[in-house]
Amino acid sequence: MTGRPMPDAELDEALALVNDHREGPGATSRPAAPSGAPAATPAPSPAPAPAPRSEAPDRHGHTTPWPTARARAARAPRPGSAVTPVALDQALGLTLAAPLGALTDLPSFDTSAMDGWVVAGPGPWDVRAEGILAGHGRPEPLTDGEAVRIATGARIPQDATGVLRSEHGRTDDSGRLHAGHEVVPGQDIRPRGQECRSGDQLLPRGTLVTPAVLGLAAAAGYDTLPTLRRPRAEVLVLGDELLTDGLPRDGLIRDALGPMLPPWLRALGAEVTAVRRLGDDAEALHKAITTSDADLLVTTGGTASGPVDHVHPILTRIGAELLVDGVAVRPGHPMLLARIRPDQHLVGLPGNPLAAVSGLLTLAEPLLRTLSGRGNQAAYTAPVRDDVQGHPHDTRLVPVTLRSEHAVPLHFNGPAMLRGIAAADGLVVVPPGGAHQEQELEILDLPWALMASDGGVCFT
Ligand SMILES: Nc1nc2c(c(=O)[nH]1)N[C@H]1C(S)=C(S)[C@@H](COP(=O)(O)OP(=O)(O)OC[C@H]3O[C@@H](n4cnc5c(N)ncnc54)[C@H](O)[C@@H]3O)O[C@H]1N2
Ligand code: MOO
Repeated sequence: MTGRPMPDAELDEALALVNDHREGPGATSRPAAPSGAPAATPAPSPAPAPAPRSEAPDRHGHTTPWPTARARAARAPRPGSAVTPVALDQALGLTLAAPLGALTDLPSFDTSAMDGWVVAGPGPWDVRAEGILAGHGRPEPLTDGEAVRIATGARIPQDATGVLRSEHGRTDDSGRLHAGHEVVPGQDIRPRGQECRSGDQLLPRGTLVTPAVLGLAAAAGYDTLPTLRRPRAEVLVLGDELLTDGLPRDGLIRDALGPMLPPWLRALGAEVTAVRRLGDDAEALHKAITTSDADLLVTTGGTASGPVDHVHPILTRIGAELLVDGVAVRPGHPMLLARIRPDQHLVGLPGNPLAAVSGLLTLAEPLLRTLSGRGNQAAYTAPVRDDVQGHPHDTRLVPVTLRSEHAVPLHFNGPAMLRGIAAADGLVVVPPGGAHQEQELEILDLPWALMASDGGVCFT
């Protein structure tokens, strides 16, 4: 989560704080307006809220608890092992396949930390005519009583005592240098190897390559980095009712998941090799699954038990092993995880768009994390600003914004809605039964802040 502050006026217009949402269980138990802000935008006038689906028996009667499902997804695949050396400018967002060892001492020579004079012995000093600049060869050694002009980053000559900063020294009429401050041995010298010695481990295997890692690797002498191949993901969008452009019409709706999932999967570390729109054609789905070489297949829709919900029957037909078949989480409880082959998995996302997000973060995120060779991300929490209504038995994932150190649930968090998540900083994990004001709850991050506008550079 980014924690970026949100101006009150914008919040009022763009975000509707949950106290009155209209689909599924409510998120807060009492009206809440941001302090000092205009009252929260009311949710659109509702049809009576449907009874929570909680009471409905699960289709299979064995949903997996949310934390168990995530843990199982993380354990499902073997961590990636294919190592590829990748040029530094191509390595952002990949994972280190081997520890990053220093190829040199850093700094690789004794270096001046300041502009001034490098001096030997006690002052005053005779100043050499020619100074020492950064990027030049080895300077002549100094003798006691000698000083030489030096630039930050330049090599320290042998037998130097320390560096006198320009603002602490003055030369007299005869050109001798006097110190306004004592120069103690080693003063303002960065000794060779101060940061690391050649061979020291700088970062462990499994580290995400961030801009800072690229900088460190370059400083330590790397032109390429040993990285793990990105896991390949393929998206199969199911549903005859989906349009790819224009306005919804004649009972058809726009496909919201085709545009949303590929960049999100990339943000989770995957290479998206294909997005296929298959309608509600069981044979097309069968063919797409059985001919794919992706590490992860992600289907959307067709997870429930309607007449054209083909995902379960096809998984049965191809002998896939269902590792998770329904999760005790709202929205998204029909999500599933199957092992097609030892090295190929399928995450079935429910068709309702926010339910699909829930499945993505519950199953695909931990699975891709393992495939990418990255370890568990430390969970973090934030206090909720208001009471949050829970589901009686299931975990709830609710879009939130971060405001004044608090997680504030957003309106429009129904399973079919994207309006809340599109304005959110993260999702708060509400335990069964709900949470009270100020209770610390786990936050699931959204990777937006770390994505380039072209969607190509993601490294969360
Ligand atoms: N008898 C039952 N019916 C349903 C149950 C249930 O337990 N018993 N669960 C409901 C829940 S919860 C969900 S979530 C959905 C899951 O349905 P499917 O995964 O089979 O998805 P579809 O039926 O294909 O679609 C559901 C809904 O989402 C819309 N959709 C689908 N794909 C997209 C897309 N790419 N972009 C935008 N919207 C999409 C679709 O039009 C439907 O409105 O099942 C409930 N039913
Ligand atoms: O709870 Mo579903 O999973 O409507 O979205």
